[in-house]
Amino acid sequence: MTQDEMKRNAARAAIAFIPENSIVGVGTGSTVNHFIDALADNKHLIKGAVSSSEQSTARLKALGIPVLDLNHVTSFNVYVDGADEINPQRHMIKGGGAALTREKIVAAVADTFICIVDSTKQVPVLGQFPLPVEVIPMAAAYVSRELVKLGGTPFLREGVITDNGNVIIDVKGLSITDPLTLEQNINNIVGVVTNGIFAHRSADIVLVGTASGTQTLR
Ligand SMILES: O=C(CO)[C@H](O)[C@H](O)COP(=O)(O)O
Repeated sequence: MTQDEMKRNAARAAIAFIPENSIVGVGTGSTVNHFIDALADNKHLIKGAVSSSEQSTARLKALGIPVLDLNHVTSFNVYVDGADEINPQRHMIKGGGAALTREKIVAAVADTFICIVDSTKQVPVLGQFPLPVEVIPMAAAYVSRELVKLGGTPFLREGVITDNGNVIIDVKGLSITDPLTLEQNINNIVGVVTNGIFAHRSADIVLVGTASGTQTLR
């Protein structure tokens, strides 16, 4: 089975967790694209979606799924998103697709975060995947110097501007043994919008696509 088939199986398994007549939060990325396709086959289940990126909004709309403004939604049950890495505590690194800030916002409003991944995303300790940090452009050099003080090696993601008009700094070389503290410490640097550690808002349910089927972890 290919990695993409494992992603698709995890994405399709998420449909069983969508309550009828609900609003669903939708993440960003190739795994989520499979979820959006599955949602399009199950439109009768939902009133609409709240989206975490222009990319997902375009795909949702193209498939006839109404996209609602988060400011007009006070609460909703389920947020479905992928991850770049996930550890056994269900903390994640996200932001490979540069959508981390809107993802964190939509995830904060949702009751339940369902993470859909293929098994290659499971790690014992976060940090092999470079940690994305969304930064106000004029602060990029300052934030990079501060990230070096935290033990990382920062690289500006060339040619990428986020949906919010900011830049992404990818940080290599961090062994993230205390995700809760590092998430907070990086977010405390002036000029950082947010970083891709999702520890304060971890996943509630993880659907892992493996070669032998989809596992559910809680
Ligand atoms: O955080 C994300 C986007 O900002 C994605 O969830 C993450 O990059 C995983 O992507 P994919 O499903 O394509 O492997």
